[in-house]
Amino acid sequence: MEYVVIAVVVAVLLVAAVLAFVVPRRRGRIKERPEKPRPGVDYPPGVGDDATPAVDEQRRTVSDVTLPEPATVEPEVDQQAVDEIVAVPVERPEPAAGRLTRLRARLAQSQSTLGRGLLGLLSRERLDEDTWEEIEDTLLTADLGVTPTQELVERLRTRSRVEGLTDPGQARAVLREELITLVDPSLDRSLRTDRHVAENRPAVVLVVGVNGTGKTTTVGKLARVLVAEDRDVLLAAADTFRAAAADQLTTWGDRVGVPTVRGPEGGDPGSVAFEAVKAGIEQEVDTVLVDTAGRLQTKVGLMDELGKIKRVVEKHGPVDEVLLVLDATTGQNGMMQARVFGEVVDVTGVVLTKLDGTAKGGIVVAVQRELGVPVKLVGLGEGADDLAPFDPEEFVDGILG
Ligand SMILES: Nc1nc2c(ncn2[C@@H]2O[C@H](COP(=O)(O)OP(=O)(O)OP(=O)(O)O)[C@@H](O)[C@H]2O)c(=O)[nH]1
Repeated sequence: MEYVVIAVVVAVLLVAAVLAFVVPRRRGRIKERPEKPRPGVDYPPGVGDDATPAVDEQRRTVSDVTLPEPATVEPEVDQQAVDEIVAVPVERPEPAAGRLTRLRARLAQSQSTLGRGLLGLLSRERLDEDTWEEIEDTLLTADLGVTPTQELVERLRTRSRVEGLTDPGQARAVLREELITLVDPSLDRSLRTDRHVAENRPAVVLVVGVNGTGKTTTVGKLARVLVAEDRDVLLAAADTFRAAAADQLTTWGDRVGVPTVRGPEGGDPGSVAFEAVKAGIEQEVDTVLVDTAGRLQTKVGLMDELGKIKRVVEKHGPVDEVLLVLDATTGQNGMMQARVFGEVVDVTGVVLTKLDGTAKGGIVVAVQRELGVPVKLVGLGEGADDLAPFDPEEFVDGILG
């Protein structure tokens, strides 16, 4: 019996040893078997191939993916910038009345050669031919123009013969009177900017001129004059040649809370002007001010375009004012500009800018004669409120100091 038990144990041990040797080898053989080629990895996938990764491919579980740490730092807010956006401070411009009185010192400064020169000559003890010639030269140098100069000298000669001008006070009074007559106080210098109530449409002002005369600045300053009179104004940036011009105009408008209608750079300026007036009608504003691109009066194509802008705008109704902006420092060239612009767009008023930078105040008379239209506004500086309604008496007083 003992031998039987020993034999069974030996047999069991033998079977266990055989199993321990054979099974791992079989497992090893399974592992070594070459992997099935995978579409998209081992060869380009074809019809019927499974697009998903092989089932036995190792995958990342959700718990393996590292997620970003939740933000603990609050984004920084520039409170000052936010406040500025929320409440853009709207300026309260200076009223237009009496502006020329404030700006008279500028006129006196720039025109002193003319005023003092004339007074000095007229108060001489003897007004001989040489003196009259000097007076004539002084007036011509101030760009008064040949005919107005001859007229003025003739009248002064007559009055000197009749009244005698030896007293400086009297000479000043006579010169003042004659200059005012020459500048012509009878001309209607009012700006037609009132809304057409019966027709339910705004007044339209078109601002034209050659490059750099101060059109955009004038539109901006004029908007301020109107805002100071509690008018609702809308600006049209019909200068589509330069994006900077539209930006400049928008900035002027923003400062006094006036909106600006603008179009794409290089777009049709006529359609910008048309859309602006349309918006002005819809928004029931009082006045639409249209800024146009600077153009040389010699460029026929550009002058035709200006005529077209006016015609397009007039589909809404007649344009109330066409203001020609002239740079007073350009002298006689300004006269050429006045002539050609007048032919193309029927100028109704002149804005003479940069009078603070020239002694050639005589251009006021010359341009009025040339165009047959009055100077309505004068620019006397780069400041936002340095545009004044033109007043002949104030102007002459400024010249005479
Ligand atoms: N001193 C002085 N400078 C002025 C006056 N009016 C305008 N300017 C200056 O003239 C320059 C030209 O003015 P803008 O308004 O840009 O001229 P613009 O006619 O619109 O110019 P373009 O669009 O290029 O044709 C600017 O530097 C203005 O500040 C003025 O009355 N006096």
